[in-house]
Amino acid sequence: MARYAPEPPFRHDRPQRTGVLLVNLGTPAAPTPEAVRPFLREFLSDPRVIELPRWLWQTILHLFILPRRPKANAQKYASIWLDEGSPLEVYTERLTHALESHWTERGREPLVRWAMRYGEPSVAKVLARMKEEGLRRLLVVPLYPQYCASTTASVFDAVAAELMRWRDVPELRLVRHWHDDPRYIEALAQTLETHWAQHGRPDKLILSFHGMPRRTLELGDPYHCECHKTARLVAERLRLAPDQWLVTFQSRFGRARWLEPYTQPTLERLAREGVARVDVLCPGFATDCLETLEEIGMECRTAFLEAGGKQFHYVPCLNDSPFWVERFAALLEDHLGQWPDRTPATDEEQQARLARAKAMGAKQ
Ligand SMILES: C=CC1=C(C)c2cc3[nH]c(cc4nc(cc5[nH]c(cc1n2)c(C)c5CCC(=O)O)C(CCC(=O)O)=C4C)c(C)c3C=C
Ligand SMILES: [Fe+2]
Ligand SMILES: [Fe+2]
Repeated sequence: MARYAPEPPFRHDRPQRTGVLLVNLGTPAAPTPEAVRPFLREFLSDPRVIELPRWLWQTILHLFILPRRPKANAQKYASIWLDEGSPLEVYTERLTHALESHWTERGREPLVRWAMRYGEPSVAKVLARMKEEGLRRLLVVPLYPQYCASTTASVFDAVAAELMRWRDVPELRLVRHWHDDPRYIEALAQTLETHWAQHGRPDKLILSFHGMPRRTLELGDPYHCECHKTARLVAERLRLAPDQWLVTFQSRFGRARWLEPYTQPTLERLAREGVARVDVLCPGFATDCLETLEEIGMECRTAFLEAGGKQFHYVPCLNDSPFWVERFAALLEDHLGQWPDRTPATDEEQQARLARAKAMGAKQ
């Protein structure tokens, strides 16, 4: 089997570009069981996501999960679907364009593209397109503020799997996380302060992060610690007293023990204890999606109110808010460092060598 993909060779006669690739989790193409099933199959077959022996998990997945979950899930997706598509995709695209415009207005010209780890547009396809555009230096930006093997490292896997097929690989850098970057903390604080200026303050602020199996913490994944650090820094910045805020973990999947406390049971307990108003922010999600809009904004809201709570405010993710885009661009510029956005075609000597090779009829 040929090691390299049957693609045109790298175009040394073109300007060479720096690329910024934003990668989000992925989402179904439509809110239907037919579209949700292949998305879930791909997502839940990633060994970074489910750490069970392959034969065992594939049996469970095909016998118990794929026959039922897509149908129930499609209804949930339908309840949050936007005219332009799935919120996760719509906000990821808007964030990408906002960054691109931000840089264009300042005379910079990196290629700014987005891809999905699961589903479309895939990392492989977007990278192949960027290669055609002259990609020479690549900044990979998994859209997860906190590092987690299931998310961040899985994006790394997808990028590496594609680059393994290239003869001529680009310079490469991965943005590992930004959980404690002052610009991210400030943007989160600002989103809360803006909400509170309009609606007053809650009795309790809940900072809800996506859950993970508890075992991954015991195995050394830094995710849990990074979530807590983000939350502590936000609380410090807002001068919140210890009893005014709480970290919880949402979106539990399966029967194993996950990171605790769980978001929904905590909200129900607070309501029973007489907490009248909660505000929930999900700092671990770069963009709004099913897990924030439906699970928090709808399911958790209902659970809190039914348990006796009086007011539930869901505070949206940073998405493409201008005050975040500006700070995120600066954060990414730190990672781009001295890389130029565009450099002239490869030097004459290299071009002469390629011309000689061609003249000798060498296959590239
Ligand atoms: C074992 C399963 C899962 C792990 C581990 C997991 C980690 C994890 N996920 C996100 C971010 C998102 N997850 C989303 C949806 C989603 N997540 C799981 C399962 C695990 N996630 C499932 C099965 C689903 C699909 C919906 C459902 O069936 O409940 C999404 C939203 C996608 C969308 O289309 O809107 C995001 C985003 C993180 C950050 C994370 C680990 C830190
Ligand atoms: Fe998830
Ligand atoms: Fe969920």
